[in-house]
Order: sequence, then structure tokens, then C-alpha cells
Amino acid sequence: MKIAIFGAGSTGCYLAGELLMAKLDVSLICRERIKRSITDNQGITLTSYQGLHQKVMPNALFTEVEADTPKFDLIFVTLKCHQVSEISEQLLQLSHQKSTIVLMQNGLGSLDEVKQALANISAQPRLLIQGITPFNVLQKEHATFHKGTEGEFIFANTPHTQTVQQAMLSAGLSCTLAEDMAPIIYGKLLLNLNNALNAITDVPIKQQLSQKQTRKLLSLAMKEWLAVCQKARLPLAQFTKVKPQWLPLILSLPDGLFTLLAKQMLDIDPQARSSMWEDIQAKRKTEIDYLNQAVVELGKQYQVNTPINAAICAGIKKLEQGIPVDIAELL
Ligand SMILES: NC(=O)C1=CN([C@@H]2O[C@H](COP(=O)(O)OP(=O)(O)OC[C@H]3O[C@@H](n4cnc5c(N)ncnc54)[C@H](OP(=O)(O)O)[C@@H]3O)[C@@H](O)[C@H]2O)C=CC1
Ligand SMILES: CC(C)(CO)C(=O)C(=O)O
Repeated sequence: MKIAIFGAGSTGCYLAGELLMAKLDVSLICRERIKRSITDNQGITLTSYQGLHQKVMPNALFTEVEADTPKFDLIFVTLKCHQVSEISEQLLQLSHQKSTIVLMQNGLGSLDEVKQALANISAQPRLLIQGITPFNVLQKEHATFHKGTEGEFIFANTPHTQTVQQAMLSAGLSCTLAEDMAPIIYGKLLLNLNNALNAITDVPIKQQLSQKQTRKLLSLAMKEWLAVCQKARLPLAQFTKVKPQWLPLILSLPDGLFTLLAKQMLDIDPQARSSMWEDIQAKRKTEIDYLNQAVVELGKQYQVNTPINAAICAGIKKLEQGIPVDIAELL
């Protein structure tokens, strides 16, 4: 089985690393700077907050998709949400009719955009499924990719992802296969409502969660998404020790009680930040439209007020333009 990671950056290189550790055949489609960093450092180094330190080399590295680029049986797309609809031509070229394409984006909307883009250019359908990275990955120097929080990759259950799971299990690694990805996508979005707040506060997640005011904002943003899910009857998977519905209450607790009750939530790398923080630092467009803005849009559809998520979106739009934002102005 030939595997490609399309858009290998933070999560894509970490995923490639785990698949290579599982002795699978993995090629990367990536930017020139990533290719150079991997070749200069003789491979990708995976590290984790739990002490992992492992170097692996991809089977091939491509910076362009050309007529003679091979076809792949399984393609993981690890681009940012707003980048996925632009690669439909390349996805068709890299796949055959029996290939599986796994979209690994956070938030809502990417799957529909890719489906539409592929349907516009080809009458031959491809199997499009979803996956999720539940943990944080930080891209460091020397082609090093650091896992900062707990969790394992989740993919929709298909014959190709079953082969991946078997290989990972044989190598002492694991991933989860899900029959229904929808609750996982909705449940993950609840956690990703913090991405923007993390970017605005500009401190590591662990430090951010020790601030009562930011926890309050996160709690209110989560309450809005939970209200939308309840009204729209959207099921939410549980990513934390406590039920999603309890998170706003726990986040609203005073500092001492919160620290006591949220042990697992705080058991993360002290340096871990959100991917949106990385985007803001790199002056890149963020995924806000697929995260907090998606909550606002669904809220409108189901007549649920979402003022906090709307204020967070406005804050991020300012940051994207280089205008500083004070967290206090969001409440
Ligand atoms: N980072 C994290 O910790 C986590 C991220 N996620 C989610 O995973 C998804 C991917 O995020 P992440 O891995 O951080 O993203 P990255 O930006 O780190 O990786 C995407 C990479 O693809 C490159 N790229 C863009 N377009 C192309 C193209 N046409 N051809 C080849 N390469 C291309 C980008 O380059 P360039 O920068 O030049 O555009 C970048 O290097 C997002 O939806 C994110 O929300 C989920 C959990 C954790
Ligand atoms: C894992 C988590 C929630 C970390 O913030 C994330 O998904 C991200 O950074 O995009």
C-alpha cells in the first residue's frame, strides 16, 4: 500500500513519522523548505512530552505533483482548512479509483468543499473520509515535530485505514478507527474553540488555562457551541475525562478548585500552543472561519445566540491584520 501525506507540515510530518515507524511506505508532498529541512537533517525527528525521540526517513519527497508522480492508494491531506479545495486537480492525479483520501482538518466545512471541488472537475468519485489529530504538534528546528498533548490519530474505518491500524499495532503504536466521524468532528471543535483564545493571549495553553478570565471566555464560547449542538441535535464525542457538557462548569471554577479537578486537562507540555497561535506568529491566514465562525453560522441557522464566538472571530480578524487585541475587550 503506497501512502502519501499531502501538505506535510506539523501534523502531516508527525503522522508520516508514526506511519514510517510502523514500516509503511510513506511519501510526502510538501513545501521546498520542509523537503530541504528533512534531507539536510537525514530524516524527520519525532519527539513527545512523554519522552519519544525517533528519527525516520520518508520513502520519497515531492514538492510538485507532475505527470510522472506515482499514484497512491491512501492519501492523507494535512493542509489547513482553507487550502484543501485548491488541490482537487492534484488529488485526482495522485489517486486511482480505489484510493482512499483522508481529510485531517479541524472544524467544519472542509469535507464539503473538497467534495464539491472534486465533483466540479471529475465524474469519477473518490472515497473521501475524515480523520482527526486529537493532540498538539509543534514544528521545531532540524525537521523535529513535537507532540505536546495526549491522544492518538483517529480515522474513519475503511479497509485502507484498517491496514494502517494493523501496521501501527504491530509496531507497538496505535490509532483509533471510528464508524462515524461526525461526533468526533463536533467534539473536537469544542476543544478547538480555544485555538483562537490561545493565539490572542499569546501564552502556552497550560499557562492560559491558569488565567480565570480566559477560562471564563472559553467556557462561554463552549456553552454557545453546546447550545447549538443541542438545538441542531448534533452528537458530540468526548475527548476529555469529563463529559463535554461539564467542561464550561469546570472551566468557570476558581483557580484552586480548577487546578484540583482539571488534572488531566493540565497534564500537557508546558510549551504546547494551538495551531492558530502558530499561524498568527507566522503571519498566515487562520482557520477561524472553520472554527468559531462555523459556530456563529450554525447558531444563526438554529436561532442560537453566539456573541462570544462572534467577538473571538472579530479579535482574530484584527490579529490577522497585525492589530493587537486585549482579551478583556472580548467579554
Ligand atoms: N498543528 C497542530 O497541533 C494541530 C493541527 N490540527 C489541524 O490539522 C490541520 C493541519 O494543520 P497543521 O499540520 O498545523 O498545518 P501546517 O500549516 O503545519 O501544514 C500544512 C503544510 O502544507 C503546506 N502546503 C500548503 N499548500 C500546499 C500545496 N499545495 N502543496 C504542498 N504543500 C502545501 C503548508 O505550507 P505553507 O505554510 O507554505 O502554506 C504547510 O507546510 C489543520 O486543520 C489544523 O487545524 C489538528 C490538531 C493539532
Ligand atoms: C490539539 C489542539 C486542540 C491543540 O490546541 C489542536 O487541535 C490545535 O492546535 O489545532
